[in-house]
Amino acid sequence: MTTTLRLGTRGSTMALAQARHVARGLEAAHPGLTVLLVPVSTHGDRWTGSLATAGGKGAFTSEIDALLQAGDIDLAVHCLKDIPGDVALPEGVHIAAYLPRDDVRDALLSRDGRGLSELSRDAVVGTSAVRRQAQLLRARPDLRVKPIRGNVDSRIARMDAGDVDAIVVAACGLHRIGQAHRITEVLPAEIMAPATGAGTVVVTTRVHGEAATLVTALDDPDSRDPGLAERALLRRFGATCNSAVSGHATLDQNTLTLRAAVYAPEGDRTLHTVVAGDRTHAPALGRQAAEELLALGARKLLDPYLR
Ligand SMILES: NCc1[nH]cc(CCC(=O)O)c1CC(=O)O
Repeated sequence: MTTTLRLGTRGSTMALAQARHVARGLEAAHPGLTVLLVPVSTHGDRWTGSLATAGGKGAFTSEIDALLQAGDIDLAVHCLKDIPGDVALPEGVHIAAYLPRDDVRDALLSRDGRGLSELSRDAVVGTSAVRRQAQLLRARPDLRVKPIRGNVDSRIARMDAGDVDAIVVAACGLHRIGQAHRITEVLPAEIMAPATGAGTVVVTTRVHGEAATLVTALDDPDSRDPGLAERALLRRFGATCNSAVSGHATLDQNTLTLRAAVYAPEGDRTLHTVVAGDRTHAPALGRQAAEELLALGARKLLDPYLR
């Protein structure tokens, strides 16, 4: 085989690490294949304002998937977590592979090495994710949460510079960029339930064509089925980047269990549900969990105008 595929990637340390990992995996699976990394700068990367005004979470992924649709690149690598539940992939583009799932948990990094329960009263924790804010305040109502944006490297730099006392970021993201040694405490999912799609890297391609076929070599059904359940949950809510929703599906042989919750931003109200069923019904289980949360009043917590 003497095929060359163009992989479009953002320039952040994490995006590049994920892109290289996928390129190496594909080249190992298909001898003779060359994967070229094509740097792409997105509107979301250049925007320094709030994520909500930049077009939400999808600002990073949808521009790259548009290049895929136009034929400018052949594949793209995303964090499943960054693909919003309310925006479908562009026509003719699909997720061709779900990579084996990494650690789904969030990690606390603190300046003085204290864990969540030991942080001093009124300590300032940097995060822009309402899901993280709500759960931090639920565990420690005395803490103050300060919005912090930018890639993970720059958030660590801002903590080191004293802007905040601690930050909460994805544990797997720190591993991918070689910063796992900075972790003070990996937060248990019972304290900080993960985002839908956390820890899962996916590869998008055009639906038809050589790239779609070659990329299936990287697909892991044990990652795909939980991913499908979690995405269906988020999509039913029409959730946006600023939604305080967690969803985490696990497999025990063919049984898929999905734990999901919706939080009030101040951490003073939480709605939970757990659903389980056969893994072949993953999307239906995601929708069922969403329906149960909506029946409990989730819409009121999710919509700032109803709260
Ligand atoms: N929104 C940025 C983002 N998107 C995915 C991850 C982590 C990696 C993953 O879960 O696959 C991160 C960083 C973070 O949340 O700390």
